[in-house]
Amino acid sequence: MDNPSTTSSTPVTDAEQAGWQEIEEITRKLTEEFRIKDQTSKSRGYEISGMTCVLSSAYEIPTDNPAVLYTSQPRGSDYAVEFLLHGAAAKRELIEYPDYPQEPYRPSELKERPYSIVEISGKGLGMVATKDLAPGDLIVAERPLLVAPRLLRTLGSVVFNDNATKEQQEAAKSFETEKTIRYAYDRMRPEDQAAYMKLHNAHLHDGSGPLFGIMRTNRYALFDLQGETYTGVFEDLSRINHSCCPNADRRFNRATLSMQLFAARNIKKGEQITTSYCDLLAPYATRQLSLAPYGICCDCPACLDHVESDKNRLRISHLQSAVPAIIKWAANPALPDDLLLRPSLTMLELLESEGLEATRHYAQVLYHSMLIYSALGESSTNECLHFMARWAKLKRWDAGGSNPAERGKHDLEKVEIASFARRLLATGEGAAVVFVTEVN
Ligand SMILES: C[S@@+](CC[C@H](N)C(=O)[O-])C[C@H]1O[C@@H](n2cnc3c(N)ncnc32)[C@H](O)[C@@H]1O
Repeated sequence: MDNPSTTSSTPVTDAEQAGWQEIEEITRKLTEEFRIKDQTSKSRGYEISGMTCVLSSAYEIPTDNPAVLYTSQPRGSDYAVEFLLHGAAAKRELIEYPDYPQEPYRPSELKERPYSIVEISGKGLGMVATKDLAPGDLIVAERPLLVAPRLLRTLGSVVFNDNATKEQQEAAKSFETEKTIRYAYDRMRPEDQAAYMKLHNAHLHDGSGPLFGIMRTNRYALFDLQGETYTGVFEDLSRINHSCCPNADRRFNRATLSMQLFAARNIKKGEQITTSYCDLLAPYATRQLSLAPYGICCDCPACLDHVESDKNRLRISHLQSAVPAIIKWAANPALPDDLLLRPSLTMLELLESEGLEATRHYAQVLYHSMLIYSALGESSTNECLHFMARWAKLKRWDAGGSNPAERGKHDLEKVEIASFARRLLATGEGAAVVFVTEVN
């Protein structure tokens, strides 16, 4: 393999030189592991060109812009995440995030770990609740073992010879991808490497190398950097099996670099905790296609009765914000009180019967219901507070998104909404009713 120091016009630093030596060592190890007899890529139908420098353990943002950059974040943490990033601008965007870095709730810091990882018949390992959980309860907040872009660039660009066969091209891409991940893997703590290698690999027979196979089987999309989606592989969260009616939902919190998993509905002690690997509102046939690479033939209630479920999910997928309609209805007391309430409660029932409490649509309908009851005034205070609390409990895990004041907060939250009570409007008594609820 060419050393970039001979092709690059800029001087090569000691760190870069050390980085390339490591990559050469990785190539040698992989060549042995993949049982490749001839070490030169040329004889395997391709060449590497356009090599860009890879930095080793330096924490500072480099001034140049390497194609692939490796870093452990947060700096100096004993619970750091290994990152494979596409370029220095991605690293800058990662570490300049407001309030970054903060400590996540570590699994051990949850007073009582509410789950265990056990064998699930026909599904390998899975996560099971060890106590009853209510909607909005935090199950785990975990940092990934490894983060990488969904569409990986390899360390150098692969250029195929004219006579390279399709098989050679696939093998070359796989080999170079494996090498690119291997560099990150070799930087991980030994216990994290062991945890990574223990994860399930659904790509043993499609030419993927072991590290990429495990990555493809176990990664979740986390966030975007420089317009690219980054994904993460987790020790515990990657053990959660899929369901098209999942009982848990996940949110990635950028400030703490942790994925928060919370109950989306009541989960009984001993029940399996599930999440979704695909678009839940897509029809059955599309979901099956997305799940095929995992080797999953889903047997959830929605897949077993997919004709009925497809109709329901299509209807749910058309749900839009009803807020403009609620405002118009509230301001016109001539319209019946139950005009919007009935459709809203019917939609809620439909979402629950489909097991779609983990979707944003469910939170949206809780919010609509809360607004409608608030507009119905004092006689509906209890209903309004009821929906408000349910909505707020699920929504609090959205914190860490766009509102810096909310980021990293998990404790007691206070929610207030001002009602525009339509009955008071009708009698000309004004509309100032404030509902307040506390969520813990
Ligand atoms: C991310 S892993 C989940 C944990 C995995 N069961 C294990 O043993 O580590 C994904 C793999 O779990 C299995 N799996 C997940 N959900 C499943 C389901 N609903 N039905 C059958 N197998 C499932 C498949 O083998 C899939 O490739």
